Amino acid sequence: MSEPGTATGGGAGPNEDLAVHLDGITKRFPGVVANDDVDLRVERGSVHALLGENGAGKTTLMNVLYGLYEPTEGRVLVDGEPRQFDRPRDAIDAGVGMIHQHFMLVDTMTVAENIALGNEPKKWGGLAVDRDRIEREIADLCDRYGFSVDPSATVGELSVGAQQRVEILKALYRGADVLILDEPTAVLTPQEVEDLYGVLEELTEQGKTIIFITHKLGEAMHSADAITVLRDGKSVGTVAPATTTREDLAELMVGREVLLEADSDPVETGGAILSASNVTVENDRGVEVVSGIDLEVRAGEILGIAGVDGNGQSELIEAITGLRTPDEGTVRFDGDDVTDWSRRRRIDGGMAHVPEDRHEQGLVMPFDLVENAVLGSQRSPRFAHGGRIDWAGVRDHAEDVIGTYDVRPPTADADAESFSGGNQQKFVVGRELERDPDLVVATHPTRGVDIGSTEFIHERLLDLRREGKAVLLVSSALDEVQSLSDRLAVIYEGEFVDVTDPDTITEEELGLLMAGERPSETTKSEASDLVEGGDR
Ligand SMILES: Nc1ncnc2c1ncn2[C@@H]1O[C@H](COP(=O)(O)OP(=O)(O)OP(=O)(O)O)[C@@H](O)[C@H]1O
Repeated sequence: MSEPGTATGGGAGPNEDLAVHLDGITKRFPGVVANDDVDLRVERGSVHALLGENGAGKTTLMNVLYGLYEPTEGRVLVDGEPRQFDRPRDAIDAGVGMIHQHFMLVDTMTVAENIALGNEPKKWGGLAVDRDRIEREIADLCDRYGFSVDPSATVGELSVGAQQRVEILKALYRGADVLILDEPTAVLTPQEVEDLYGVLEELTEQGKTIIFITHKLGEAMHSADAITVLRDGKSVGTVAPATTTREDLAELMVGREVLLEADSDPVETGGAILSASNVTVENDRGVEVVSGIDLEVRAGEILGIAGVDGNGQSELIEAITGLRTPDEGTVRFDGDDVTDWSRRRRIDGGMAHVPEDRHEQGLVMPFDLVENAVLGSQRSPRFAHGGRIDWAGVRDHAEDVIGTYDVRPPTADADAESFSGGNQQKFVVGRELERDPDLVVATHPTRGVDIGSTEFIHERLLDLRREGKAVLLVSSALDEVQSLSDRLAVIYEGEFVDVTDPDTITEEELGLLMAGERPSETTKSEASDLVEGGDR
């Protein structure tokens, strides 16, 4: 690998051009060195990406800068001045704002109310003049940075991308000059990602400094002026995108060469393992969100579902995995009509499910990984003997998953909540894929997972397919569904607008289908052959 160019200056003394300088930061937790003598220099008016594998220490380092953690050693300098931040309020007062991955907005309140929340001394509604002033100030901010956000709109009715802009506005309203964004694209659609890049450009043009956490190489290469790579808590280099390649960056991040494309060889398919016909689901408010979907997944194939979040894929998967009963239609699994079967019965029957939300459906956060390893299998003969759980067996299983899926730190005794997001995800994926299932239903299996582990999870999914298992894969990561799937269904407003061959469709065409564009008649007739699982 060629030696990457250095993007930001070296030198030991204070540097006025640096908006942020983290100088020799070490942060220790009991038994873990999360940051080990990290030096980070961020130039004013730049976009600086912090890239690293799961558990590399990115979030911890930013939490130090934002006053959530006190460093064990080292100094935080903002605008060349050493600072001590005992709480986020101190960081905000010094002009540092943070936009978390899980937005901290109240859905039922307006944009202006959310922005004012916690920042205005008067109770909202107490003084009409405050409301006017605040809305005016927010509108001014929107004008200045070219944001199209209506201050009087209710937050819950906004798209995810717009909600993220509200979070950015909130930080700007509080006077942030440095904005830290934690994996800002994880929840965005491809179009929203493009919009975000535009926002970042506008902000830096106006002198703001951006630090964003990511483990996506493409994203760092595309939008950052400088990229600092963390590995095992240490900074292993700062590079400029122009002087490096994706491959070099991947190697710097992971410490070994990484395959950037999953290779899916043709596999002979067998009979249908899962079939759904005319599945129709109404959501909790009685609105039809899945409208008569038919699908079939055969042994030895991966059927991908691509779509912008919120187009019915979550409810479809819930109907398939037993988290909800469809209002119409049938689901058949391994020859049985399972439409009315409980989730547990489906799991016992050989269905594995990597859920969309690891917090809500995948893990019990205050439980350790041994307890989490048995979730869903408490009554299976593998772990339950004579009505009692074989805890020694469960522990072995937890340790196997931890080892195989490289969960870090490799301990089964820590509570799920003490692991980084990506490591939690690896554990859930490992637990589900190692159930020896006939069918894997995997929703965003690599969300929040770094490149090395993503490669491993992709390989495991392809192994399962080679072993003749069926895989239903839902993902908003287009490269993932495209490279892994044998057939690709595009969902829009509760219907499949197309079922296509992922090898022949371009990413642009896929983007258009996901936005609701219907395929041309010829493509459609070719596609209908594929709905029934025709050979490729
Ligand atoms: N509050 C905590 N208590 C104990 N250990 C922690 C705590 N917070 C983080 N760690 C540990 O510190 C290390 C770094 O975690 P951190 O969340 O900073 O990683 P990350 O690079 O942001 O990972 P990811 O991409 O998965 O979010 C991990 O080993 C994690 O388990």
